[in-house]
Amino acid sequence: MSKFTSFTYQHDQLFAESASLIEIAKEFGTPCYVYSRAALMAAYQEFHRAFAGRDHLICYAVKANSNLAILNILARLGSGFDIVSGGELQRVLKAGGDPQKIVFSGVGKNQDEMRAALTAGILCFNVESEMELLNLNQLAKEMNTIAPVSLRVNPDVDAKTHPYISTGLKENKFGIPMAEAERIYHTAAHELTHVRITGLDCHIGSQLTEIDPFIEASSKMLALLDRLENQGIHIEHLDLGGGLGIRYHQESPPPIEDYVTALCSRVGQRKQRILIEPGRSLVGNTGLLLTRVEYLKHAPHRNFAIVDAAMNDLMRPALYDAYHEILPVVKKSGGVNTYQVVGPVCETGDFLGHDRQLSLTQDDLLAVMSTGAYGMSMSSNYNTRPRAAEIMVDGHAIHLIRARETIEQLIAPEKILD
Ligand SMILES: Cc1ncc(COP(=O)(O)O)c(C=O)c1O
Ligand SMILES: N[C@@H](CCCC[NH3+])C(=O)O
Repeated sequence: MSKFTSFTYQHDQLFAESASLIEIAKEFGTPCYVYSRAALMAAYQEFHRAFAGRDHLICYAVKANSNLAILNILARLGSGFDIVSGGELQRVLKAGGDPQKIVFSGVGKNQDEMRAALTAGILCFNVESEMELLNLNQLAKEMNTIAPVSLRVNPDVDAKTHPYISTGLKENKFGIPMAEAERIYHTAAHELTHVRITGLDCHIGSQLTEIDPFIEASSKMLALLDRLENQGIHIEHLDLGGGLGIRYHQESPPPIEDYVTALCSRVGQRKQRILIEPGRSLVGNTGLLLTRVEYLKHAPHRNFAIVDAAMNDLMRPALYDAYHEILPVVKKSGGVNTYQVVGPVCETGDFLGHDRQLSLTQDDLLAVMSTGAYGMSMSSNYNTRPRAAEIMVDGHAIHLIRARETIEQLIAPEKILD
C-alpha cells in the first residue's frame, strides 16, 4: 500500500482525497498546507485498534501540528494530548480536548504554565527534574491543590536517529537520570505533601525507524516500575512516549500495529494503563505543502527551480538535511531535468530538495510530501514572509482551517519610537 493513502493521481493529476490540488491552489493561493481528514482519522484508528482492547490512552504530541481543526478531529476520536507549553494547553482546551487526557511534558515549564495546567485539571505533569518537582509541589500548595505527577526518566538508550532529535541518551537534557529516579520517587511519595504519583514516563527521540530502541527503553522502564511497586510506590500508568518514524524516502519504519503490539507484549500482564505520545506517525503523511514554480534558472552547472515555499514554511530540510519527496501536481512526459528546488529566502540553506528529476515549466504546481508533521508548526516569518494557509480536505469538501497571514498582522505589534 502507498504511504500516501489519500494523495493519489487521477488521470495524471494529483488529488487530496477527491479534491483537485489545482482547484485548491486557484482558490487559496500558494504556498499552502493541505491535509486529509480521512488519512488523519485512519492513522488514529490504526493506533487505537492495535491496542486490541487493552487499557490505553493515545496522547497526540501537539507540537507536531497544532492546528485547532486537527486537535478537534483527534479529540472527537477520543484522543488525549501531550503538550509542552501553556500555549499548547490553551489550544487543546479551545479545540475541545478533555483536560483529564492531557499530559504536560517539557524541561522548562514555567510557573504560569504550571498554574494554568493545575487549574485546568490535567491528567499529569511529566516532571523532568527534581527542581521542577519541588517547584510544582510548592505551587500546588499555594493553590491548595494536589499535582498529579509522572517522572520522565531518561533510560540512556540510543534511538539511532538524527542527533538533534534524540532525547533518551544520558547526555541529552531530557528527563531524570535513571540512577536518580528511585530516590526522587521516594521524595515525591514520602516528603512532598502536594504531589501525587500517577505514572512513569520516557521518550527517547523522534523518527525512530527500528523497534529495538523502543524495546530497550521499555524494558528499563518496566524494571524500574517493578522496583517501585515492590517498594510500595504505586504506578497507575506507564507512558512510553512517542517517536515512531514514518517513511519519507527509503526508510522502512515498523508498521503502527507491530510497534504497539511489541510495546503491549513487553508490558505483559502488568495492570498499568499504557500511554503513548505519537506525533509524526499520526499526522506526518496526512499533509503536503503545495507550492508553485516562480522561476526556472538553467545554469550551465546546475538547474534551479525557485518555488514560492521556503525554509520559513518548511524548515526540516535546512535544519536536519531532511528529505521530502517532491511530486508534480500534473504529471508530464519528457523534458526531465535535475533541479535544486529552492525557495526565495536569502540563505543558501533555503532548499526543499536537492537533485530532483522533474519536468518543469514556470507556474507548475509541486507537492512537497510528508509535511503534515513539524511543517506548519515549525514555520516562521523569516524574511517577513506571512505564514502559509492551511486547508483540510474531507472527501470533495475543501475547508480553510487557517487563513494565510497578512503583512499587516505581522507588523501590527511593532512600534516605531518617537
Ligand atoms: C515528550 C515528547 N513526546 C512525544 C513527542 C512526539 O514525537 P514524535 O513526533 O516523534 O512521535 C516528542 C517529540 O519528539 C516529545 O518530545
Ligand atoms: N522537529 C523534529 C522533531 C522533533 C520532535 C520534538 N521532540 C522534526 O521535524 O523532525
